[in-house]
Amino acid sequence: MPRPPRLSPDELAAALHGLPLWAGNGDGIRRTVELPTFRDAVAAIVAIADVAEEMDHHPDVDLRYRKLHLTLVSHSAGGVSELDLELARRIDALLPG
Ligand SMILES: C[C@H](O)[C@H](O)[C@H]1CNC2=NC(N)=NC(=O)C2=N1
Repeated sequence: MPRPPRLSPDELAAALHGLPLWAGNGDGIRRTVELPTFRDAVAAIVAIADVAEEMDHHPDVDLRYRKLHLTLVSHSAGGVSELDLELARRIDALLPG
């Protein structure tokens, strides 16, 4: 299946209104979340991995103790695409608000 193209700056700004926990620009969209324990944070990464594998679209993940930093970018599109927005929505459904 063809992968969607990168969003224009205006499209991205509009989309971020619907994703208030995410911020970003053409380089990627980012969310940080703090989990109760280190193990909870690792479990969150595993749950995100299941979604990423199902979508064949993978986040950049940086875990610092209980703080999980996620960056979504479509490497093949050279920017943020509809796939990143979909992955962000699915990650939000998994994580505490
Ligand atoms: C072959 C495979 O579909 C590609 O390598 C996929 C895998 N996951 C990916 N994830 C992300 N975030 N960007 C990509 O360009 C990408 N490419």
